[in-house]
Amino acid sequence: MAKQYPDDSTTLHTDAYELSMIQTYFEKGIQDKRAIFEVYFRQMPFRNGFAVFAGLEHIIHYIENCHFTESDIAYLKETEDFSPAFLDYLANFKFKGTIRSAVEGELVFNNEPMIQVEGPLADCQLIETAVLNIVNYQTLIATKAARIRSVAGNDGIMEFGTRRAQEFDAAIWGTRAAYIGGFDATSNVRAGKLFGIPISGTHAHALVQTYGNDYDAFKAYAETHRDCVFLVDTYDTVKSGVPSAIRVAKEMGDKINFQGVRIDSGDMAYLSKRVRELLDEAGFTDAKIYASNDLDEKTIMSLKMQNAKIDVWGIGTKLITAFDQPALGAVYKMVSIENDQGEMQDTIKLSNNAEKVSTPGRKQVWRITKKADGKSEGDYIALWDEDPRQADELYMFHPSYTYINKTVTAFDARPILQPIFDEGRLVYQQPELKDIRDLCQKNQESLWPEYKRDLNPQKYPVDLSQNCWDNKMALIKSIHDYVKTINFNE
Ligand SMILES: Nc1ncnc2c1ncn2[C@@H]1O[C@H](COP(=O)(O)OP(=O)(O)OP(=O)(O)O)[C@@H](O)[C@H]1O
Ligand SMILES: O=P(O)(O)OC[C@H]1O[C@H](OP(=O)(O)OP(=O)(O)O)[C@H](O)[C@@H]1O
Ligand SMILES: O=C(O)c1cccnc1
Repeated sequence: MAKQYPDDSTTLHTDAYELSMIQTYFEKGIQDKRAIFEVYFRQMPFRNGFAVFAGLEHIIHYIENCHFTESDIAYLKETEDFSPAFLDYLANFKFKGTIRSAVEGELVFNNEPMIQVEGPLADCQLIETAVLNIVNYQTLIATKAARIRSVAGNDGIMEFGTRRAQEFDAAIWGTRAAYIGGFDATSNVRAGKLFGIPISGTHAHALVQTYGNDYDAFKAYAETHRDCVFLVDTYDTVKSGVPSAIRVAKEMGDKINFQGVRIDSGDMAYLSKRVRELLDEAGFTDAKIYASNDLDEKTIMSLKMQNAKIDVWGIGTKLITAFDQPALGAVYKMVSIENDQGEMQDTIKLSNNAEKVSTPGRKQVWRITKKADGKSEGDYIALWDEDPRQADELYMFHPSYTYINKTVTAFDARPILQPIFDEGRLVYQQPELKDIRDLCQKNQESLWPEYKRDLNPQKYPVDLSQNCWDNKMALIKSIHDYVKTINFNE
């Protein structure tokens, strides 16, 4: 049996190749060369018009604990892949990088940096895997949640996904991301404890099965709780479930707060209308109808079009597993590296696939809004030393189809990447989770409705500054020129 180690660190939550590369940097004495990496994704998730950035809280936890424990080093030694000197270096390692990032709840778009990591090459390389792991998942779920919020309008939406999530961490961080994206509550009690997300829930079919009939089950529940939502579809929603709920609510009167009933199967348009009639006829016009069962933004939209009388939606599987797009595909690319003369030199990754060509140089993303109405004109990716706030007008052009362009005047420019760590020191104070959620809603107000519709939204402009574009083209040309000179047969 393999030797057992305590699970006392997340620093080895990285791909082996990161450590292999760092060993090379270390043995060659270049581990402290300055480097800059940026994180971005290439395609909008769910074909949505915007994505909601989430994951920073977990990244902060991870970075603050980014050092190797004795058991990490003992394990690495056992693999026999690493030299003793390198293991000594790792034993004394502490993350010293500078991280700038979009804040949680910020709207982000494809092909723009949402995180920038600058610092010693080894430090930047080590954290690639964990940073991507965190951000890829949480940004995906926050975006899915925002889509669901947009179709649900002001209805209540509750996160029910823990049982279907890809294991513990996904349930916990996923429900936090869902809350950021606009969910009201979670059924996961631990997430309530850890993050202060409101917890909420009804009861399962097992309660009714335990008593063998709806009435006895609801009565028992009502005698042991104040707030009551009865699940009415265990046997027959219209003939037994709802009449039993009404009878219990009448018998208990003010002793309970009869909040409503939940439907979890069947034709929810038809059933919700019938249930509404029954509740209203009995005088329970304030009682709400909850629905669950494989819901997502598409079924919710369809049910709304059918005038389903549903007030609160419980959503699990399709949210927490990002059912229709299980990966965001964010990448971590080097954009600048110190050369042998000690100067920073921008670097690029070329590809035959135009989409995979990286944009070199340390950059800032500026959100450009019109002063008059606060609405977004697009994002403007500029080199770090450029400041569009100094300009009176801004020439914005599509980075591939450059004939699509516009000149923007009377604008505000807001930098998206904010300082989080400065040379290993945390300099950012996370807002309250509730405020992050509010910020996410507020950010969406700056987008025109065309970018927010669920189906086939307009593509939001993400443009490069002239300098950034020129820098990219010059680097592409210099690499092409270099490749032409290569001749291994000489
Ligand atoms: N009127 C409706 N319009 C569109 N979709 C609906 C409507 N009513 C229910 N649905 C959805 O159709 C799907 C029905 O799935 P399924 O057939 O598995 O449910 P069920 O048989 O009623 O319940 P279960 O199998 O969970 O007991 C669910 O995703 C549900 O949310
Ligand atoms: O459908 P989701 O969006 O994933 O929401 C969570 C589901 O979890 C519960 O079902 P349960 O595990 O009892 O199984 P069920 O499908 O038989 O109702 C609940 O009744 C929901 O249907
Ligand atoms: O509280 C509920 O109704 C609930 C919780 C988790 C999953 N399904 C339903």
